[in-house]
Amino acid sequence: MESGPCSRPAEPRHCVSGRAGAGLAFPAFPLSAAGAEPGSRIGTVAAVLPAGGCGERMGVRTPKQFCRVLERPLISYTLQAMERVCWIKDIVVTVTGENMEAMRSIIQRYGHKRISLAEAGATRHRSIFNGLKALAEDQPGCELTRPEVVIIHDAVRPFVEEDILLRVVLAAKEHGAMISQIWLQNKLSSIPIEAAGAIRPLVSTVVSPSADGHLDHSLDRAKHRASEMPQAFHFDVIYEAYQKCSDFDLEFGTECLQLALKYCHRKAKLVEGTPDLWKVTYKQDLCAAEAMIKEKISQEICVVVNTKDEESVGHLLEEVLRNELNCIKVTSTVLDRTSGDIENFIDQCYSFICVNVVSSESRETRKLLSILEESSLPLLYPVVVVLVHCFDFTVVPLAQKMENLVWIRELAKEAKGRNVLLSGVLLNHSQDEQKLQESLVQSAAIIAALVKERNSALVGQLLVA
Ligand SMILES: Nc1ccn([C@@H]2O[C@H](COP(=O)(O)OP(=O)(O)OP(=O)(O)O)[C@@H](O)[C@H]2O)c(=O)n1
Ligand SMILES: O=C(CO)[C@H](O)[C@H](O)COP(=O)(O)O
Repeated sequence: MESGPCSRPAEPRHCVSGRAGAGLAFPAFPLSAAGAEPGSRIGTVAAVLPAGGCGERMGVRTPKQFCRVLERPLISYTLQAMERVCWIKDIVVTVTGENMEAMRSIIQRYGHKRISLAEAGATRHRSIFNGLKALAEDQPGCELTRPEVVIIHDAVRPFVEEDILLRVVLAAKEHGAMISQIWLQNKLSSIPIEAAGAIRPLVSTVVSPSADGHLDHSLDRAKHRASEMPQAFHFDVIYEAYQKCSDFDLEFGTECLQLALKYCHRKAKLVEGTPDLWKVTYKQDLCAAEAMIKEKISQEICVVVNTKDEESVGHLLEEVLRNELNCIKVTSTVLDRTSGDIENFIDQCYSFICVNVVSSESRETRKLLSILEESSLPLLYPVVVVLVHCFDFTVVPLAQKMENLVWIRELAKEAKGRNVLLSGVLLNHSQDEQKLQESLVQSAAIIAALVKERNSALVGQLLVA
């Protein structure tokens, strides 16, 4: 077992719930959503992420957790989602020996924090067991703390949110605490709950085939649920269950909650999960994951204008963008030669529209590009930058303007290497009110497509609105 090296934070400013890695438990936040008493505290929480599979059902050579989604390995998204949750102290990822080096370089490149690596096993259960052993403090040289609660989450479920993690942890913890108290008083003869897992309604009906391939019986869909991840357990309970379980369980079992029930008599609380908890399994799931990530990072665009003039075409474009793209949040800033300081508002926005109103120089855009280069945004997701040039098509011929702007290709090529997708839009700043309006609306449509698609084939292109 080893600690992952870290050189820079993946998302230093975006810790969801407080001090990163504090390890102390509980945040003063959505406890009410989870139905817990305010101020409730639990001990340390750790997570085990099995990532030692070969992804047979995906049918590609690369194990699916290392497949690239928007140029970044899938597992990096899951790690990002877990490490954003500040009250998870340690994250143990189990990886096969042959992928250990690749995993280490992913941790290094994307600056993942609080990650330790353990050797995966031949089956998912064996991998999880190895992760738990790494946390149990009974391994020589182990530097991890034995947690009170452990979350188990598949490395190939990248969209896990803090809310569901909190709900399963609290369900395992709160029910465990409450019921074992009653248990101690000998007032309860039922099974204590110290485990919880996310569930979803079944999409298809489950049928049981007979040996000759005919329908034997079907299950009542309304009475059954799909078991998803994350799941949470009192560490001692699940560790004991894994220590007691049979080789058959380790080889063929698929349900950790079942192990807690069978070997430790802990009945899991089932918690309704969100639809995005599904497990990336088949090739098309990678496309679905990519579409979901694109949608997530296209919720906001920032319009950067190089004039303070409120009447300028830049501000008109901003207005049209607001009206036409009403599902996208539009923020704006002014970037001029003296006070062009945009570091302050670069935060979680991955799309920038740079409107060149006063000249066709690229000074401001170059400044924006260098600020982006220094930030961690393009490391995590491709950032779209659209350079809008405003001029009257009847005064300057299009061909001439395009020739003048040929430098955008070189600039875009450089930026592409840093995961910034730069393209240009030519806006007809016509004196004719109607023509101007048409070009503004067309520009908004092109910008929306560039932002939503993040299509690298359009990098360096000049598009005419
Ligand atoms: N020996 C194994 C097998 C699976 N897993 C992990 O368990 C999670 C869920 O398993 P699954 O979706 O079945 O992954 P694979 O076994 O890789 O896929 P397949 O069954 O298609 O081969 C994945 O993160 C996978 O990497 C693991 O850690 N060790
Ligand atoms: O379904 C599950 C819920 O318990 C597990 O997440 C797990 O993914 C099942 O593993 P496998 O696909 O390898 O059988």
